[in-house]
Amino acid sequence: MPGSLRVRHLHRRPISALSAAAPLQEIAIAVVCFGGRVLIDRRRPGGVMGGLWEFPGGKLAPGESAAACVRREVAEEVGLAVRVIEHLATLDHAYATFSVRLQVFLCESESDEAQALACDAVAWVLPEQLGDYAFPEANAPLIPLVQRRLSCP
Ligand SMILES: Nc1nc2c([nH]c(=O)n2[C@H]2C[C@H](O)[C@@H](COP(=O)(O)OP(=O)(O)OP(=O)(O)O)O2)c(=O)[nH]1
Ligand SMILES: [Mg+2]
Repeated sequence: MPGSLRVRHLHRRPISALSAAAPLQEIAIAVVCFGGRVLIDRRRPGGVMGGLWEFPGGKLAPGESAAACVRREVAEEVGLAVRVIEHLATLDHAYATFSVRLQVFLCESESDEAQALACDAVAWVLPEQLGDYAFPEANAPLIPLVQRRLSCP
């Protein structure tokens, strides 16, 4: 019967085809430096990846450049005006139900007065301390990259 054939066909779809169809989120994040320390923030509990530490940032608005997005997100989430120094990396990562492309920017702040405006907590940490915090999976390659970049100015 044609109906049951269609159902069987759906069940046979390989897992890889399902993940390929997962939505891709374009994200810009900031490694904000001040006085030799780096700013991280903790995501609010309950939401996506709640309780994990991250670099401030978020989704690109339609038509927005990644550099403009990162400045806007840092201002909204932690209340800092930052200067973008350079593009550090592009990281692609597939989570179970969606994928992210993280555009990572090295930024500098003229102040350490970060506030937890749209997050649970903020912390200024030494680059060598980054490994002590639980970050989202996508960030794994980024931690050594930031440590190398910041110890060799
Ligand atoms: N900000 C940030 N997001 C990260 C990092 N690593 C990582 O996998 N992500 C993921 C978590 C989210 O799925 C996505 C970022 O989205 P977000 O939740 O920060 O988005 P947003 O600030 O625009 O917030 P909203 O308006 O959607 O509430 O990227 C990171 O270091 N920083
Ligand atoms: Mg965000």
